[in-house]
Amino acid sequence: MKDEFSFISSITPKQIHQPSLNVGIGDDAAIYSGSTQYDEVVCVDTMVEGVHFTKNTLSPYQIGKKALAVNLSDLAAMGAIPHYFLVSIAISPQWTEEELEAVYKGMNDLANKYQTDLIGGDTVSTKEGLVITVTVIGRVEARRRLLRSNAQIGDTVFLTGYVGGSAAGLALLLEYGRKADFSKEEEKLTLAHQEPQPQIEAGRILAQSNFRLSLNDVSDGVASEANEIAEASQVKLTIDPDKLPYHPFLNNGLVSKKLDFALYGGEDFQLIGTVASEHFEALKKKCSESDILLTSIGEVNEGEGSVYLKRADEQIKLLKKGYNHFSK
Ligand SMILES: Nc1ncnc2c1ncn2[C@@H]1O[C@H](COP(=O)(O)OP(=O)(O)O)[C@@H](O)[C@H]1O
Ligand SMILES: Cc1ncc(C[n+]2csc(CCOP(=O)(O)OP(=O)(O)O)c2C)c(N)n1
Ligand SMILES: [Mg+2]
Ligand SMILES: [Mg+2]
Ligand SMILES: [Mg+2]
Repeated sequence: MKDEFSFISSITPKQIHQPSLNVGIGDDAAIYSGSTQYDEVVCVDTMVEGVHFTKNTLSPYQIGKKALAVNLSDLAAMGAIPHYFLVSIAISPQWTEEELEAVYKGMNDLANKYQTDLIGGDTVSTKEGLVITVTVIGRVEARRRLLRSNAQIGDTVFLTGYVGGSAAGLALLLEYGRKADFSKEEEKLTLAHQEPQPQIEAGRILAQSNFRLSLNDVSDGVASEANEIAEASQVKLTIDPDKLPYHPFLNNGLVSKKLDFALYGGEDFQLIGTVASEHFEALKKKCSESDILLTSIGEVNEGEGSVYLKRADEQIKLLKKGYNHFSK
């Protein structure tokens, strides 16, 4: 990296999508206009080299794309439409300008898909590794809240899409590296890990349904996210393992691990939530009209913030285990 200022000018977008932006990159802070019909939604997530990725698991392009995707996923879990994002990047000498260009290309490609504008950030140096922090800003119809605390007794627990694929892909990448000669099926799994698709469209369908919904995105694994809903709503979630929508390429040697991958692997970035049982079929139909799979995986019962896995003749308590930064 030659110079911080020429780097910033090289990543400044040439074109802006959002008309509500007044001041973008170039001043002390960005300015955009809000709207009374919407609530503003904002969140931030960080990706750290060695923790969230290595040069062997993600390409520079995929690092950028995923850093934005995981944040869009949190907006999706609130039913929000993304508008803006800011990027803080700490760069070590091991990273070339060419690689950093690819990181921004990955972010920009996903940003363009959702008409989301880069409006600011920060660039610093670090001694080792790459750290990317993305903040996203979006909006959702005023007072439309898809909170983790909205689950009620009698609800159906649902998931969008497939789960378990990302953890299986990560296992392959950690063992063989991203340049290995993977089969077509293995490639689907590695891509599930490397290029997760934020469920913005599903979040929007859910937000516009007008049903009471609880919602969370699957970053740390189904067990952990289900526990977050159960705790926030002070209810018991019962999950049927036979109903989990496993990634279709979890075959062969991976079959025996698929339950573990889905429950504790994480990074599928699908949405898990609950809705009154009588509304589930209508929601599923609405989703299927947009080619989004919605699967019922269990039910909400009376209880105090816990999750159980349903077996033939017993229920097993699902601990909030999964990815946890400070317990290994
Ligand atoms: N260091 C921090 N300072 C303030 N708030 C934080 C911090 N870390 C996490 N949070 C907040 O705690 C909540 C849960 O965070 P997290 O588990 O990272 O959510 P998610 O899995 O959806 O990304 C969020 O509201 C987040 O903004
Ligand atoms: C090299 C490597 N090792 C391990 C993992 C697994 N991993 C790292 S972070 C994480 C969970 C998601 O990250 P977190 O920062 O907890 O996201 P949040 O819940 O805040 O959205 C997982 C499964 C990985 N992605 N890459
Ligand atoms: Mg987070
Ligand atoms: Mg989240
Ligand atoms: Mg997150």
